[in-house]
Amino acid sequence: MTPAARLQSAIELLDAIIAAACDAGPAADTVIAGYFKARRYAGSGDRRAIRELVYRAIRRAGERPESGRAALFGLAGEDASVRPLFDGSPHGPAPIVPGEPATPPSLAPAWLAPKLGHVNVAALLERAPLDLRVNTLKASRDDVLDELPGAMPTRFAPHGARLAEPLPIEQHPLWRDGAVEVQDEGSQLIALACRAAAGQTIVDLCAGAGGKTLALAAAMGGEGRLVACDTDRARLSRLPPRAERAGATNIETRLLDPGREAEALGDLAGAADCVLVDAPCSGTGTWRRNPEARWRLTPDRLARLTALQARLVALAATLVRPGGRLIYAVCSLLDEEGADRMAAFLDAHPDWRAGRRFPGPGTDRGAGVLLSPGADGTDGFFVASVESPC
Ligand SMILES: C[S@@+](CC[C@H](N)C(=O)[O-])C[C@H]1O[C@@H](n2cnc3c(N)ncnc32)[C@H](O)[C@@H]1O
Repeated sequence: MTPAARLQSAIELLDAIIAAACDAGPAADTVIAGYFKARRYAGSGDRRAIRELVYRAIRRAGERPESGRAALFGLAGEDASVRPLFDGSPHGPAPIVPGEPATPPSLAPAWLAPKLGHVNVAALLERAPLDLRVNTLKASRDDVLDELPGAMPTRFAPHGARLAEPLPIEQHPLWRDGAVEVQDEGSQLIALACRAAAGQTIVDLCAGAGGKTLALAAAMGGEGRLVACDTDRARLSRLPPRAERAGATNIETRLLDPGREAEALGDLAGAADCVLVDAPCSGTGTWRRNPEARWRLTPDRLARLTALQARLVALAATLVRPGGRLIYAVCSLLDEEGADRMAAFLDAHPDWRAGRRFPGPGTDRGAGVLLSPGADGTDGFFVASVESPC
């Protein structure tokens, strides 16, 4: 493909990504994968170059661009090599006409920016590293570091390895044998905040496909009861094969009915040593992996998420045994979803108290801790531990 044809492809892809963001459609990575599947003629160099253009245009646009063309014309204002590619050649984009709109550079949507004043937002838009969690049921971190040249121990998480270069890890024997999982260091730290131990009863209320459940199972050494719940059948169904690969035998999955979660959890009322609520959230802490997520969030959606978070944390509290712990986490850096949520919980539950902070990284925020790419080199999270009265 000519450089101009690559630019035209990037414009088309951005149009599709913008439309997906408006209609709650698939993430940018999924849109890009589908686009190339239908265009086998694009070689690996073409794909890399197009992807690079697309992500550069996404990262520099805090507000949703009006079109892919406006997004790339905006990028052309900062990169002199892009502008000449609007050349009207057979597969290239039409020449720029005077007065054509260009998306201005910004880090975050105007309505969200003031809510992120306490965060280094630019760091949220840098490239994310690839972190692995070593599954201690199957291997030690030293074994894994020996087999992955250039991998380094993560700074804070004791079972983490950070890769020097991206790697198709799912083709590696270490992954196929269940010795490693892909998991950001921040997620590993949240699972560690649960202080899971053999013999405990732990509920992972929003388990998804089980990223943190598997870390909890490893910390429990396969002994005790670990109940993984979610309302999303497709996500939860990905957990059993992952658990099998990891050699985790003490996980029970429970599909919940939205709005009727408590009915499926009656037998666990007051029974859990620890309940993890890794709540659905805006994902502002993971913009470096999904920068187009900035275009999806609206004030209405944020309000719906905080209401759901409040409901889930109140439900989780009913499952904790006297003297047990509730760990609340969101991959968001917004106080509405983090510190404010926990403050509201503690107001409504005056006999509960803030629990132990995990040692090491993070910045104290209300009753919890913020992890962030700028300060800690992890994805962004808020995490708090609260303890029920004895
Ligand atoms: C942040 S994700 C969880 C990620 C997962 N813990 C991990 O480590 O990979 C939040 C999850 O909450 C689930 N969820 C949404 N509404 C829920 C509800 N009412 N009850 C339980 N889970 C819910 C979503 O389906 C989603 O999988």
